[in-house]
Amino acid sequence: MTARKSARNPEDRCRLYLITPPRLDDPAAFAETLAAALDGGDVACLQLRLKDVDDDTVRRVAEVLVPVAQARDVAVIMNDRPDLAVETGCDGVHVGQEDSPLDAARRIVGPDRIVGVTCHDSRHLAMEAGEGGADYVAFGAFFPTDTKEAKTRAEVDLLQWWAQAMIVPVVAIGGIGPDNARPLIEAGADFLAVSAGVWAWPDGPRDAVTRLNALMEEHSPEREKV
Ligand SMILES: Cc1ncc(COP(=O)(O)OP(=O)(O)O)c(N)n1
Ligand SMILES: Cc1ncsc1CCOP(=O)(O)O
Ligand SMILES: [Mg+2]
Repeated sequence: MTARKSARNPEDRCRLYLITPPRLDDPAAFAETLAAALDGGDVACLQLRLKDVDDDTVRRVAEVLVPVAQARDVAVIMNDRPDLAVETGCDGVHVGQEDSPLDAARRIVGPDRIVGVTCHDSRHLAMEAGEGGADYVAFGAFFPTDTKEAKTRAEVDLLQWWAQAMIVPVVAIGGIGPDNARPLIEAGADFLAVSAGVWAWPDGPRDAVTRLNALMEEHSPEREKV
């Protein structure tokens, strides 16, 4: 994921933004699952999204997973915690509307790390985040999900509107998997953020990554020209 695109590159195709499961009881075992998934195709970044765990647990998981991702040129984004993003060598942080505000997160992680912001289904929040220097805005949830009690449902036309009018990259999130990703790619999402749709895919995470990449490739601007 490139930080602060100065203009939308028409040759950029949609890319995959993986999110970890919210609990990882055996990080070493998950590191193998992750490596297999990342070897299934292009992945732009991995978000460490651990919920209801203490900071030392986050540190231990990061110690195991960050090298696996970064060795494959996959950027690592820490969820919620700009301080831990810096401490654990992550490439950026994702903050929600109830987390650290964007300007505080930016001060902590500095100008060179990525800062992404949850914007639910709100044009207003997204424009505020874009103007405030976010590296991407995230809309969702696009589909029902058991991973989080999502506050809002976002519609495809929101994605389309943003992608056509704005420069800041847009992430679509919520219940996305190989079976329903197509309309979001067609609408112009720069990234699809996926958790259960990869980790719980019946044919395994590697297959899910391969299938999502095939869909993204099918709809890449380069491919559409020929
Ligand atoms: C890429 C991306 N988009 C949205 C979220 C949700 O963030 P938030 O609203 O802060 O909720 P939690 O994930 O912290 O439960 C996200 N994590 N990543
Ligand atoms: C973190 C988050 N924010 C909105 S929906 C969601 C869950 C994403 O996980 P999944 O891809 O399993 O729906
Ligand atoms: Mg959050």
